[in-house]
Amino acid sequence: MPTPLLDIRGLTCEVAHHRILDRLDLTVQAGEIHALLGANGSGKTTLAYLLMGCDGYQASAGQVLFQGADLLALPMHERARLGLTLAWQEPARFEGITVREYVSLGNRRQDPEPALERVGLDPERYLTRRVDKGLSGGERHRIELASVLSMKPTLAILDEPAAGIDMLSITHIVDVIRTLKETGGSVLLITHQEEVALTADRASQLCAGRIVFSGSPRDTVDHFRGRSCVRCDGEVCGYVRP
Ligand SMILES: Nc1ncnc2c1ncn2[C@@H]1O[C@H](COP(=O)(O)OP(=O)(O)OP(=O)(O)O)[C@@H](O)[C@H]1O
Repeated sequence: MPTPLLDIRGLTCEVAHHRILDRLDLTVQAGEIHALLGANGSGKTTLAYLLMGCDGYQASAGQVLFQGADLLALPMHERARLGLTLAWQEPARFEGITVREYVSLGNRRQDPEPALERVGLDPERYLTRRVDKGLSGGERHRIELASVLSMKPTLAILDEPAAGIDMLSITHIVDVIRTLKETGGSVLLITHQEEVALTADRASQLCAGRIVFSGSPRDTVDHFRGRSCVRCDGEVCGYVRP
C-alpha cells in the first residue's frame, strides 16, 4: 500500500464535554474519492471541522498525517496552504461580495467561468450577482463548490455537496467530484445520498465517532442499511433509517 495522503489514527475529540470522535482511524489515498457515511450526529462534520482546524474543535488524542505532515500542529491557514479545503454545508462566508470574487478567492489566477459552468450555473447570469440571500440555497451551494474547484485542492472535504440540489442537477455535483479527482486531487465526501456515495472509489461508515466499516461504496451502503454495525448493533446507526 502506498503512503496515504491522509492518515488519521486514534483521533478523539470532545466538544462541550461530549466525546464526539472516539479513537477514529481513517485513511484517504492520493487520487481517491472516499465517501463517509453515518447517521445524523455520528460525527462527520465534527471530523471535517477538526481536520480544517476550526475554532472550538481540538483533538484530545490521536494523530493526523497529511502528506506526512503533522496536521494537528498546524494553524488553519497552513493547512489551507497544503491544499486542504472544505466546502461548507451552509456556505455563508463573505456575504455581499460578487460571485466572481467569491469563486476566485482561493485562486486569483484562475478564470472563474469554467468552474461556474461545471456546477451548471451560467457565468453571464451569475458572475456579477452578490453572494447574499438573493441566491437560492442550491445556487449558493453550487457557488461554494465552484470556489472549491477553482482552488484545485490536494484534498477537498465536501460536506453534503448535494444537499438542496434538485434531482436533475445532481449530475453536475457528481461531475465536480470527478473533476476534482481528474485534476489530481482527492476528496473526502460526506454524504447521505446513496447515488452520490456510489460514485466514490472507497467508503467508510462512521458510528458514534468511530469507523465501523470500510470497503467498496456498495458494500458500505449495504452495511449501513443492514444495521449490522459492530459498534451499536444498528441501534445508533439505524435510528434515522426508514
Ligand atoms: N459545538 C457543539 N456543541 C455541542 N454539541 C456539539 C457541537 N458540535 C457538535 N456537537 C454534537 O456532536 C455530535 C456530532 O455532530 P456532527 O455535526 O459532527 O454530526 P454529523 O455526523 O455531521 O451529523 P449530520 O448527519 O446530522 O450532519 C452531535 O450530537 C452534535 O450535537
